[in-house]
Amino acid sequence: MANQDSTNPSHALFDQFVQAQTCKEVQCTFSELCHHLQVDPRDYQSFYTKLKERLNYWKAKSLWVKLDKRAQHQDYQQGEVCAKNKCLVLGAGPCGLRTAIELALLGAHVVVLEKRDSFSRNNVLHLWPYTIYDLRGLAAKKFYGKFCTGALDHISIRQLQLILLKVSLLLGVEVQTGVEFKGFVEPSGDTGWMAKLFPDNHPAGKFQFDVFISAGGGSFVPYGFKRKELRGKLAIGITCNFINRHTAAEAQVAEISGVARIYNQKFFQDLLTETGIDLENIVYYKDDTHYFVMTAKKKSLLKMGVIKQDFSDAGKLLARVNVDQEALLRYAYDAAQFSTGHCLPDMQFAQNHAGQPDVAMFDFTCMHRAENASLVRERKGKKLLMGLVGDCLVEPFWPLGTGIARGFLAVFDTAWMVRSWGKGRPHMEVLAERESIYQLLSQTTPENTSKKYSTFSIDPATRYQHVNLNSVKAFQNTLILADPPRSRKASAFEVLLKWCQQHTAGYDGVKVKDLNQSWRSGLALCALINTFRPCVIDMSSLEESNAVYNNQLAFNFLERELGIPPIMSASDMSFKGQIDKLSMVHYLTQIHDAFNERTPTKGLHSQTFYSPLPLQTFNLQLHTPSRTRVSPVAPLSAPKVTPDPVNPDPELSSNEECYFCCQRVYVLERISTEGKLFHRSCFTCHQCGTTLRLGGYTFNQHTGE
Ligand SMILES: NC(=O)C1=CN([C@@H]2O[C@H](COP(=O)(O)OP(=O)(O)OC[C@H]3O[C@@H](n4cnc5c(N)ncnc54)[C@H](OP(=O)(O)O)[C@@H]3O)[C@@H](O)[C@H]2O)C=CC1
Repeated sequence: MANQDSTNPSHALFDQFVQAQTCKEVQCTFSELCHHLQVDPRDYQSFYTKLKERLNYWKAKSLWVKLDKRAQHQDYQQGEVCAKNKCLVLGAGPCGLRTAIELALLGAHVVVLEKRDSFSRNNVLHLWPYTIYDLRGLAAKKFYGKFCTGALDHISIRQLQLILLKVSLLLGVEVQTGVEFKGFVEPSGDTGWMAKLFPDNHPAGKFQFDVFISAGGGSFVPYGFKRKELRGKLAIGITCNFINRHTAAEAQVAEISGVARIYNQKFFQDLLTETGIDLENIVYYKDDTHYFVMTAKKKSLLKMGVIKQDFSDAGKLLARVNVDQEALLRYAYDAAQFSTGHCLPDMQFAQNHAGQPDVAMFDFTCMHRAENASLVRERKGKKLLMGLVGDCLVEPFWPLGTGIARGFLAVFDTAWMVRSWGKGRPHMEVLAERESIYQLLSQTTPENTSKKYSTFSIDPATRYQHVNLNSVKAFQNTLILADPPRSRKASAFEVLLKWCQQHTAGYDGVKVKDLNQSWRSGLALCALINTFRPCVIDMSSLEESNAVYNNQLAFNFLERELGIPPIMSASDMSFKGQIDKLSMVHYLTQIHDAFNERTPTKGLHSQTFYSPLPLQTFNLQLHTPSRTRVSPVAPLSAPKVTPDPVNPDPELSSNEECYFCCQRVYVLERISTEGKLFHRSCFTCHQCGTTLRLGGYTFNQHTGE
């Protein structure tokens, strides 16, 4: 609402802008304010200065003081350092908007694209002390008076988005909502990199950029980036929001900043006895809404009828059709009631963006993190720097409350990368430095980051206690997607598929149509081996129905002879619902590389000469132990080895054992930390047995626990 005391229309508009409580309202009041003051936000380089000059209002002045202080930081070099850069940021979630602010302070032309046209997320984010300090420095309190008052250390996602949207707009960022990014338009002629959008006639489609930052959330990862799956014990998260009427009675109810079963067994036992609800942990924050996030045990969800039927596959288990929505509402309601001592009066669910009670159930069993935080694409001599921030870089486990703090750390690291890019540092160095810093992210905690919040800046050295900017060397582990050779238009996947088809054609029962499901019976793998090593496997003795045997036979040969460890067990390969395509691509790429420079020798293919394929255009680097290449001088017809598929060579797995259970650990099911490998399911707390997350444990060097 307009401040009634403001008689000057621009002051009233400014007040409306500051107080606006929806995305649309912010955008409308901002555009009216600009119109009234005759300042053009498209003139991004001088917009902020002109706005300041023309809005002579005491309330605005305290805001300018804050923003000026930030903008004057030496890292931004008066907004000169990226003055020539054009940045497209995907996603106006908290991380996308926070990134846009930093890039604008560096002087870049910044456009943000967001497919939603409203900010409707009630869920509440835990803030580490540095994020509170950071947001105060961006005048969060001016836009949202209740920001972290007293001991509060959280904020709803939508309030955070509103604050960051307002700051972005004031700094000259163009925020386009209701528009979806669909991919890239590659440079041609005079034009540079552009975006394919929906709606396709959206004016932002004309924006040419040299930096692309994806902050599109957990489900959006742009072309070229690969994600690692971190699979753990089943972990089912439930979030729910109730209306906060801000009454005295509600104010009395204590928050629960995080209680895990191990620390309060009685609480969880009483909850179970009284309600039948069995939880691992629960968090309760009183914010715009009463927000709860909890991890529930499958058994109790089944018993209470929330999950209708038991499935071992988490996707099927939590599929919409398998969840009784009414029972889920009851479950969440009862858990919230009990954990607040039945003291929250008249609890009513808040509504989500679809106008439904805001309760949701999520699977945290399998979480993702990107293998690389950055890459460079180059087409027609035009380079595009790409970076990931927020959930599309690392998906957080919500009950731990690390999401936004690590999200903002990655935002600053990304801004530092763009700064180096703007300064014209060689792009390999820029990428290597970004990847070096990325290695620290999952280990960061409030304790091991610097406490000197006032000195925090985009410079990593001000935030991380021990940072080695050169741990990844410029020639290592950095992604450059260059122009494919002119004659080859096919993608790396297509090239690999074609190679596999070429070298498995003509075998009975083998038809390679794709890079995952066609490999299930093991026959295609055996055929591939037979093409390059004809005497190793007796193809006529294999049967399609004997998939475990076939797969184990192939796995053993590939590991023993070529040093390529299997990515999963033979039985998973044979029976698992879906074979993960990226993992299979990784596996087949290694086989391709190992057979590199070999001539296939099977009669049928004897005329086919292998030439190295441009798989390097899609740099597939998973962290696997180094493997041996087929030696160019190795005899083509090796003596016939018939590995025993049931008892693979024990020597092979010596360095691939789980530190805890000493059983073989396959690439797909493993995690590594402290220089050791573990099954995801074995990585549990020594005291209470709950599954641990990377970065969420302490390791005793002496006892090894
Ligand atoms: N507790 C919770 O409920 C949630 C918490 N978070 C937390 O918030 C923090 C910040 O998350 P952040 O990384 O910023 O991600 P967010 O999910 O908050 O924001 C990403 C935004 O980008 C939009 N988007 C996705 N794809 C496209 C596309 N192709 N074109 C245009 N827009 C697109 C998404 O829309 P859409 O969502 O419709 O795909 C979403 O609005 C993290 O800590 C995260 O864990 C984030 C989400 C929920």
